[in-house]
Amino acid sequence: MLITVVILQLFHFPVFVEKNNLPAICILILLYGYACTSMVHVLERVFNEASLANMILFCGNAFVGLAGIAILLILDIISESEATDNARWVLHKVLMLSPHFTLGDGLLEIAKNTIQSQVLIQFGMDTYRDPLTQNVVGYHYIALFLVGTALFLLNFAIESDYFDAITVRLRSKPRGPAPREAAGDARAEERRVRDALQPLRLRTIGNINAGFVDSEDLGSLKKHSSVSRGTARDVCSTLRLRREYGARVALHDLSLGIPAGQCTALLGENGAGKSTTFSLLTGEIHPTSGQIYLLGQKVNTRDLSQGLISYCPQSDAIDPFLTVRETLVLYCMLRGIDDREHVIRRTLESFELVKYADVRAGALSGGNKRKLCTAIAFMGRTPLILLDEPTSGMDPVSRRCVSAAVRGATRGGRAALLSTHALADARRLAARVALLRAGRLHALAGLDDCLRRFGGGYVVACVVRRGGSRAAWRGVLARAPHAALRVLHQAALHFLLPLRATVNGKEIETKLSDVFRLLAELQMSCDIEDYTVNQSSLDQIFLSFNEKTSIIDAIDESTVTPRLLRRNSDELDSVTSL
Ligand SMILES: Nc1ncnc2c1ncn2[C@@H]1O[C@H](COP(=O)(O)OP(=O)(O)OP(=O)(O)O)[C@@H](O)[C@H]1O
Repeated sequence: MLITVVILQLFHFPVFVEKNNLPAICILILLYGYACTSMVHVLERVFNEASLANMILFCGNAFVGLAGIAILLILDIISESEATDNARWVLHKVLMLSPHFTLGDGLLEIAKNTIQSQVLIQFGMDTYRDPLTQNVVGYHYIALFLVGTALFLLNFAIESDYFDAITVRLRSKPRGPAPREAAGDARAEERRVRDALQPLRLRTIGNINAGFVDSEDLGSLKKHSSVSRGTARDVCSTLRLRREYGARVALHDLSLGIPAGQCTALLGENGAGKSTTFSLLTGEIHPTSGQIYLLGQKVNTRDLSQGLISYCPQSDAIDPFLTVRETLVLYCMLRGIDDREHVIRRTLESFELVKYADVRAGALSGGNKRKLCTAIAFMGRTPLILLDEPTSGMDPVSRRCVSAAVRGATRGGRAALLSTHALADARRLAARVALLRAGRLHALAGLDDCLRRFGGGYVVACVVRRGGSRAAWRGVLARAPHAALRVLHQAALHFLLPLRATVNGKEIETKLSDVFRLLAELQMSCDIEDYTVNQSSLDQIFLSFNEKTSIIDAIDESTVTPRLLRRNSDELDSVTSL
């Protein structure tokens, strides 16, 4: 609006700055903004996609507005009978449902009124009607206000899930059977989640607002969490949760349970759908289809924000103008924590933030901001803690604080969902690892299982006499065709021997003794000077999992490029043995 006023003044559109026209136009634009905002929010709720909603609003409305004005002008010109006049009147009122049309038509009315008066004043007639006090754009104001209010109420009703059934049907598209990739873990987890969906009697964990201090009696909670890991009840679960952004599917029918007393790690490359999962679980965005269950009850997006979930988002959600202590006080107030002093002191100590207590959050280093954000998620005793890459940018000491907090929370029976690229964190904390790829759950298993199934095996690093590495690799392939090349340099050969592999349709298992036998044979026939054998780590699994094709398939001696070698060498640098 301000911009419009400045433009009108700058370019001095005489018609619009005449007398009371400017304030009248400002009111018109204000009401237009109100109607458009309400409309775009409704479209966003219905189509579940902000950019599509904006496109429909602006393109659709602009088309209706321009076409409407053009049709009315034509009807004006050809107007001969009363019937045409009536049709024009009705059409005019119907078109007023479009804010763009109403704005354009209102501006035309104001311009017409002013130009007419400027012409007639030459003949001594003052026909100027004040648009603020006389009915020049009165109908336009009313139309914009009514459309805006109706859409605002509709938006409110959709937000309150009064139209849940209808909007879910509008959003969902017919889909074929579950993809082949969904077999195995994903299907098994879906079955487990369905079976486990009997309401938990536990509604809250003690007093969820009491903070995480030790004084709280966690007896009842521990009873729930003391069940063995495999059978722990899910605090939260998703059933075929799906989120689409236009044609792009960010999350494909995710069925995942987050059991009490455990940390579940969500791993995946960039864009795999981790943050989307968090946004869905916190009610920040609506699912395209699928359900979320919290403590055994089916919940909607509104229920998700009722205080049962703590969330550390990927980007720091803190007010830069508040000090660390003030930030914690604010969150204590929001959570309704009574014993504030005690909880804040414990939080500052646990996350080693005592010396920054009176520093403005905006002046903290990146890692300390992250710590503050994570600390907030551990205040209160919510049954579910969601941590989206909490340790990114943290030093090892700070990572330890976060690990301790997660362990403390899960020991107390709370459930944690942790998304991380720091695989060491996942290895330290997670009982189960969910591997996401391109929005699909590809694997869900304990660490040992992942080791066994995804690239788990033995990493062999050989020092070869200069120039002998290719011959050594040929020797490895002749004896172990299932070996996967990692590094091939003049004097270095690194390869992975998977624990299990299928060679010529035969399932083979590699034992440590087989590895040493192979290396002994290689030492006899090739120029291997020295070697080390490590069991592959979670990092290795992650890399193997993300590889589109096995390197062994893609590589032949002549196609080994320096880039590929460098890449594999870098990958190996991150491998730490278990
Ligand atoms: N608002 C949006 N509009 C369109 N596409 C989106 C939007 N938000 C996410 N996406 C898409 O959804 C997919 C999953 O994104 P998401 O942010 O969940 O990935 P991620 O696993 O959290 O990645 P990272 O590790 O980089 O944080 C990506 O392909 C992304 O481009």
